[in-house]
Amino acid sequence: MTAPHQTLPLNPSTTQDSIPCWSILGAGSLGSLWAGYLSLSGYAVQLLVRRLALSDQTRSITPYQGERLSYPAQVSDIQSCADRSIQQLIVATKAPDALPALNAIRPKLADQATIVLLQNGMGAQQTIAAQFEQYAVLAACITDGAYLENSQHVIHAGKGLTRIGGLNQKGQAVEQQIAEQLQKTALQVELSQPIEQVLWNKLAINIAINGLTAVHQCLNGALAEPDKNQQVLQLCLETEKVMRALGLTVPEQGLFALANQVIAGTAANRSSMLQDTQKGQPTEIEFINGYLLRQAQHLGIDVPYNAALTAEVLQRFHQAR
Ligand SMILES: NC(=O)C1=CN([C@@H]2O[C@H](COP(=O)(O)OP(=O)(O)OC[C@H]3O[C@@H](n4cnc5c(N)ncnc54)[C@H](OP(=O)(O)O)[C@@H]3O)[C@@H](O)[C@H]2O)C=CC1
Ligand SMILES: CC(C)(CO)C(=O)C(=O)O
Repeated sequence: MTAPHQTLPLNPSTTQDSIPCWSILGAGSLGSLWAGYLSLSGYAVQLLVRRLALSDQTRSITPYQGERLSYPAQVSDIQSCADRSIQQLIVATKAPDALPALNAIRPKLADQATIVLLQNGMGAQQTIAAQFEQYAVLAACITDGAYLENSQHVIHAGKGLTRIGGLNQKGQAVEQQIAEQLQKTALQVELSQPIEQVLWNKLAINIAINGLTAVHQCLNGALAEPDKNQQVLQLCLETEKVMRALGLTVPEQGLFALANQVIAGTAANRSSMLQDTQKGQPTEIEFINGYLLRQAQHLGIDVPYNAALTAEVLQRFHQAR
């Protein structure tokens, strides 16, 4: 049953002048989730989309275990956004789209702009931090689950944690202030440094689970079956080798034990990569197993399981592109 539709007013204690504005690039699941929560907490929110639809201005969210709420958000196409007007930008595209989307919006960034990256995986964040070094660049590692019921309504399906930290010096200079803004929303947000280690810990889990669920077209829980679990083990051993060679800390219980905990805890999940393949969308494989592979090649470490898995996902699901 659909809960009654309510509208929450902007926080009356904030004035038009003092409301920080957030621009969100990409109005998919996570972009809409953050737009909803930021907007309901009194921030001015601008959602930036590629193609504007008439229905776009009406937006709603079902908060985690809550009731459906409407939220005010201005939806604009990128072209109509004024040059140098964006002060605080959240990039909520998939990993392969993040750099092209940011390049398209570059002229719209204010000189002192802050950029917060929400992508899964690794690689996009590092490239962007290097190519946008004059801006404050931060990365977030997110364990919430959200999906769009339709283009205007987002469901917060799984309550998680957002760890955030600056990727470059300018990002680190503002990370506290950005985390405090986000902590005023219903999202659970923690400042975490070094953020690279946090991103790697999540990457390691995605390396173990996502690609395999795509090639086997199975739920996360099926990876506990002995034949598939052997593949999880090999992927984890290769990841540990690369992490150690990079001077990163491998979680104390070992990646295989950790991956099996996540597999058990998310047994009924369709991983994000399985969902991408089922929707016929490009996957984030190049930013997950593919990223590990590139790091390993650089270090001269052999990672045959990750190499084979990356090749199989690319060959089976990216061929038509
Ligand atoms: N959803 C979730 O629960 C979670 C997602 N993540 C990660 O967050 C990231 C975003 O995921 P998610 O929200 O699910 O993805 P979605 O596919 O739902 O949303 C991505 C959005 O980006 C938009 N987009 C792509 N390129 C551009 C562009 N050039 N300009 C403007 N918009 C653009 C797409 O627009 P269009 O419709 O026009 O294609 C789409 O609406 C991924 O890296 C994902 O792994 C992490 C944790 C949880
Ligand atoms: C942890 C996991 C594998 C949960 O499904 C995930 O992050 C994803 O699907 O991308």
